[in-house]
Amino acid sequence: MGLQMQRSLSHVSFSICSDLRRRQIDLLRKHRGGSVDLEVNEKTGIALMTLNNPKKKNAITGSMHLEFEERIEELEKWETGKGLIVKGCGNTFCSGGDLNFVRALAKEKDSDNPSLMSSFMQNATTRLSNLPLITVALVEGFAVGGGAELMTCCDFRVVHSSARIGFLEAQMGLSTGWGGSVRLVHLLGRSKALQLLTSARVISGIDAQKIGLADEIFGESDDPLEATTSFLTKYLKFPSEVIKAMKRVAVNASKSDSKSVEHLNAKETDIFQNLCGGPANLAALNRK
Ligand SMILES: CCCC(=O)SCCNC(=O)CCNC(=O)[C@H](O)C(C)(C)COP(=O)(O)OP(=O)(O)OC[C@H]1O[C@@H](n2cnc3c(N)ncnc32)[C@H](O)[C@@H]1OP(=O)(O)O
Repeated sequence: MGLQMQRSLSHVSFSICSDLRRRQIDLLRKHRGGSVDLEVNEKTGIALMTLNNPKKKNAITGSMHLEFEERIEELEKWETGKGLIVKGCGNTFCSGGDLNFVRALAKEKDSDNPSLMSSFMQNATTRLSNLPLITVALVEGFAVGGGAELMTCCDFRVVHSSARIGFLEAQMGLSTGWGGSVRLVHLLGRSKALQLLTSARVISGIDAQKIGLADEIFGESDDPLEATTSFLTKYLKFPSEVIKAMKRVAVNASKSDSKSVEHLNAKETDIFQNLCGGPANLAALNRK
């Protein structure tokens, strides 16, 4: 292909990308509420990301999608960092996508808004998975729907024994849309992943540990943040450049599957788009 032709093709693909990005941002910023907060501790090298929408059990609104990506961008640039804890505000992790937002997506029948939302969040969660930091989800209370998907994008999960974890998407007439199925199959294997995804069963922290979804359990008498920090600190004792290098090697190794994560995510988005606003989804939304 001539150089001139290559230049004009790359210009076309850049315009398509920037058009997609503009449409994603326009969609997400219309649905406001909550925040995603980041505290960085230079002394310990540990950052704390908090999903903050406690009145809705930390459901993720449109504007929180955008803030989630902004915080990840900050973390990608954090040269001296070593670790990240992702948690929810007020002793509960996250109840998934804000149902008011999901309802709005489902109602615009012929639009590609579900796909815009899903591909945005897949990209952001993949970037979180690939951060050159050791990442831990601190899970207490509820981690359901997209909340359960979010806990899978961390390297480890430290979970309260009585936490309630459930991939409720099927119950909502949906499939996963934030990369959760791909990551769950990698974590647990196809059979165990399918058991959770197709039953929408809600399991405790103890049961999550039995199937390999939780790496460490804490109980009523433990301070959740202290328990999680003490778990994470075991993996942060070497200099940050060494930890970042190890994480990069692990990320590259997990990309060496026959199909790239990007390709698998695109398939997941297509499936999500087909279900969102369909009969099963509308029936679930009408049930409250
Ligand atoms: C690709 C992403 C796909 C998705 O994530 S679809 C969304 C999947 N998530 C869900 O279906 C979870 C819906 N929520 C629930 O099942 C329950 O609220 C949950 C989390 C088990 C907690 O139960 P409870 O402790 O009994 O609390 P509750 O139901 O009274 O909730 C307290 C207030 O929070 C609200 N809330 C909870 N989850 C929400 C959500 N995802 N979106 C919007 N609002 C949500 C709930 O409506 C209630 O509000 P209010 O106090 O009645 O005004």
